[in-house]
Amino acid sequence: MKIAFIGAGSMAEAILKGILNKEACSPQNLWVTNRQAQARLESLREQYAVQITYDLQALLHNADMVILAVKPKNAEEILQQLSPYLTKQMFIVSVMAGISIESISTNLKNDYAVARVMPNTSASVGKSATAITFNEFVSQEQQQLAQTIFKAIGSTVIVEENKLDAITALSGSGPAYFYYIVEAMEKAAEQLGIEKDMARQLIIQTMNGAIHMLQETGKEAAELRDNVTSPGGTTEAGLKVLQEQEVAKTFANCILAAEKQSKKLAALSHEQIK
Ligand SMILES: NC(=O)C1=CN([C@@H]2O[C@H](COP(=O)(O)OP(=O)(O)OC[C@H]3O[C@@H](n4cnc5c(N)ncnc54)[C@H](O)[C@@H]3O)[C@@H](O)[C@H]2O)C=CC1
Ligand SMILES: O=C(O)[C@@H]1CCC=N1
Repeated sequence: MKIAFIGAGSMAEAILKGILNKEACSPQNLWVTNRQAQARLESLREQYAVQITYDLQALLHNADMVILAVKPKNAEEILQQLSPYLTKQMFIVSVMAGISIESISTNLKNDYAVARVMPNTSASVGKSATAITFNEFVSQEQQQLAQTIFKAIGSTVIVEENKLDAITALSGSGPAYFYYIVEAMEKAAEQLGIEKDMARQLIIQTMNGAIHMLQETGKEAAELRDNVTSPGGTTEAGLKVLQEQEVAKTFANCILAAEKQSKKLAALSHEQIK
């Protein structure tokens, strides 16, 4: 099986690293291109032994799956560039935020099998939460292939396309929200005089433990939070500040804003493409 990556940024690298870690495809069959940054392509070849090229014909020759991993603003340009080299049996898989299957198909001017996928960067350690949607031209075999590839980088859910903007906001962007919390906790630890490496270790293990509690107990987050919060204790004092500052509401607004932006990217791509 041959997979061609269009775009060699952080998402493409996260996916290809996950695929290689799970040996879901051999590096000889993973082909990658980008716009112009040759040094970046060479470093991917050195690190992962993947094939690199700027020759679109060579890149796409006999490709089973073509993964579109360029920024949404480059969608129109890339679809037009690829169009002459695509054949009907190729399976087009887009990870571009906000770009609808309809926009992709319209621009490719043909009834290709297309999947729209929303992974996240935890793919590079095999822990992506990936949502997938297919158009009507995707065969059972291709659906299976998509599941195999994206299960190699974490967990998958199959969804209706109209859920993808919300999922992009929730789990596509999601890792960034958690990193933001870690940054804030690290700053607080510094203010309190806790040595940096130790603070990092304590924070990571605390998050890891909380995640395992959620997974293994199956309890609601609110109940687990209650279990930490002794009346008149430290947690209560800390959480009071979060409540006063309406952090939960701010968080919800953060995710709603991300969803709105995903819809905006879709609208922009429609304008460009039509
Ligand atoms: N970074 C993330 O956490 C996630 C990103 N995505 C989506 O993945 C896509 C890629 O995101 P990143 O990897 O973060 O972006 P990036 O900016 O790191 O990489 C984009 C890549 O596209 C290449 N490119 C641009 N125009 C090109 C062209 N005409 N021909 C060939 N290559 C071209 C660039 O050279 C670069 O290698 C985006 O559409 C984004 O919405 C989806 C889920 C999560
Ligand atoms: O920020 C973005 O647009 C991409 C999509 C999801 C995560 N990163």
